Amino acid sequence: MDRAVPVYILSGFLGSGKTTLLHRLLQYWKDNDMRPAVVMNELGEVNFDGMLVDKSVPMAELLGGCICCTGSADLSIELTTLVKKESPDVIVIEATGAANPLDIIDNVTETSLYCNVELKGLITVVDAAHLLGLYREQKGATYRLMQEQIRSASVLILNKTDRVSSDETEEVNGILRQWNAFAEVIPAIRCEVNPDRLIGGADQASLAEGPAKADSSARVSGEGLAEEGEKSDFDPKRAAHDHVMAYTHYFKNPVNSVEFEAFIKELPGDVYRGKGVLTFNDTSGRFLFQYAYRESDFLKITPQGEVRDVAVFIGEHFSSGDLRRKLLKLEGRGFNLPGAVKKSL
Ligand SMILES: Nc1nc2c(ncn2[C@@H]2O[C@H](COP(=O)(O)OP(=O)(O)OP(=O)(O)O)[C@@H](O)[C@H]2O)c(=O)[nH]1
Repeated sequence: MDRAVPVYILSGFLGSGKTTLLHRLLQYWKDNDMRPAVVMNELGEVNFDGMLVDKSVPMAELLGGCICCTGSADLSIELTTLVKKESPDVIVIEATGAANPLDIIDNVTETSLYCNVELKGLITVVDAAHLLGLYREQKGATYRLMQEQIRSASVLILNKTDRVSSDETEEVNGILRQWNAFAEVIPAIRCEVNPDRLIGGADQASLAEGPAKADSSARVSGEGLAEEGEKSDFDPKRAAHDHVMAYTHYFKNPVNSVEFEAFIKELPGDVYRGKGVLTFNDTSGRFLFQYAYRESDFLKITPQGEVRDVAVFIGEHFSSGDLRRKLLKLEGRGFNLPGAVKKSL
């Protein structure tokens, strides 16, 4: 029998740096003459992250919801098809930021019963500043989901350390150790880590044992698993999805770049992630924009094939109507056209 195709899951909350890491890993495998394949799962209807992946990399897309919501069948079908059609040397699954990785572990291990794949590691990327903020508040569904993502990991990347002080990096490191004593913690900026160390670490760690043991210690120490007065029988599936929503806006007209940047600056705190492809009426070319926790990036791109101007905003309980009105105004359009709102992803 052929060697099983190793599978790695990339987990981490929205905007923590999973796609940044994906690009590094793909480059590393290609430099080593390996053929990687990707399963990309997005909450929105559009795979912006996939647009930047080299077309030679086989990619399966699961859009418009979490793998755990759409059911195990979809992921199993995509994995099986990739293995049969593309014969990859390795497969990476990039989960959505709202996904509970335990469900994906279940799906992959189930698939390995009838398809020649083997789950090798679960790499969770953590936004240092975001986790620290939530840890200090010790509440909220996002906080509990992050805990679950951290506990399930076989390797942890403590990313965005440029956004915290060295003392704070130490503090977050301690939190990660407390929640998951088994995974190696690798501090990083823009996920700049030695992939050998990363994949080696992921291979060595035990996916079955690590999370379960760390889990029990965190539960005993009561590290914010339940807010005061809240039921303590934590249901990760509910916590993962019930509070997250996405609004997709399809643009008909180009917008002014300065006005759009002002709009981004004024986004409510409940919108923690934005991505899109835009045409501006005051600059040439098209741009991929990224927004995560008050930081935004604009990258000039030439999309392959037909790609509409579209933006997705992801967050908790924000007013999609308000965003729509503002964006329509930027476009110089009326207010009566509905966008696509998806609740409870
Ligand atoms: N300041 C800072 N920004 C970073 C770092 N790593 C990634 N970013 C930026 O953070 C934004 C989100 O990064 P992604 O890699 O797309 O995050 P993601 O986890 O794939 O996001 P989702 O797919 O939406 O969950 C991008 O604008 C990145 O350029 C870092 O270490 N420091």
